[in-house]
Amino acid sequence: MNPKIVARQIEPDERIAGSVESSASDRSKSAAGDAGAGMDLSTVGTPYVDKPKFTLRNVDVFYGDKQAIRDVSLDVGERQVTAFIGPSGCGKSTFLRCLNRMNDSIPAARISGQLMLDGQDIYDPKRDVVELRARVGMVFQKPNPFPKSIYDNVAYGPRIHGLANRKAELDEIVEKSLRQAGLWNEVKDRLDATGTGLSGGQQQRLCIARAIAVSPEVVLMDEPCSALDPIATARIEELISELSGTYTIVIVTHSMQQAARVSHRTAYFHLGHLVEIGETDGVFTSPKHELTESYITGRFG
Ligand SMILES: Nc1ncnc2c1ncn2[C@@H]1O[C@H](COP(=O)(O)OP(=O)(O)OP(=O)(O)O)[C@@H](O)[C@H]1O
Repeated sequence: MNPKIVARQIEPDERIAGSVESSASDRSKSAAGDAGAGMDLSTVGTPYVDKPKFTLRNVDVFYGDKQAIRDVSLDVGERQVTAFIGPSGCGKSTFLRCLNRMNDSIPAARISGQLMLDGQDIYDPKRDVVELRARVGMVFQKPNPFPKSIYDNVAYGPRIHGLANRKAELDEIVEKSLRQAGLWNEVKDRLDATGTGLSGGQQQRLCIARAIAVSPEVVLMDEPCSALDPIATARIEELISELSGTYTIVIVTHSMQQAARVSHRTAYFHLGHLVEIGETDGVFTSPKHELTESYITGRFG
């Protein structure tokens, strides 16, 4: 994490800059493609770490005939925040979804390579996918609370996984999760109110509380702030930093400022290749690959 960047407050116009970035990304898709054409896209940097939570080797992902991820190898460090960045369509979300088998629900998706969580094969046919997703939770781009009460949103996972024997235990899990998600003080007097009635930022924190209520080891976040205003974004970023001591976090983001503020390591993807990975500070201050430099200096979306 870059302390200089972390210490900086979010500027009021940053969200606007972010949305310009997103809309510009569509216009510059071909520019990004052209940028990679004919270049060596093999990985530079430090893909492996001393204490990996995930060890991912030679991963390919296809949607039908189309290859979205090309021979990607990296480790995700335990209790670190790893950011995936890169131009639109480069495969960040596809790769993230491999980590808890969310791509299983896409019939055309085919994954090969070695994907291990704590040394065990994520894609072992004998693996219980429900148990995997309890260990590797996910927070999506758009806050998606269930149309239930705030309490029931958080209690849902612990109930189905049988984590509480008594109501008092469930109450405790709900309170602890809402506290960890920084939402308890705002909702403690209205736990019976519907989760969908909260503000966007509160809904996203509720989704984070729901994800952590089952005591996952990993939380995957796919652009968790893209639907939020700058203040709600700042709250989520603070939360990510707080949670990183307890959980392994992998975040896909279009905001390079966000990656720089919240992550320990950053992986830059381009046209399905992992082009560069390393300590966030190094990737942003002295990128090793020309494409990384072009991307972080805004030469394409
Ligand atoms: N369900 C799907 N079926 C077919 N192709 C898909 C599917 N999901 C993604 N793709 C394709 O795979 C490639 C990688 O997409 P992916 O969404 O992973 O990229 P991304 O880097 O997360 O993009 P963005 O930043 O725009 O969200 C793209 O070409 C996309 O069109």
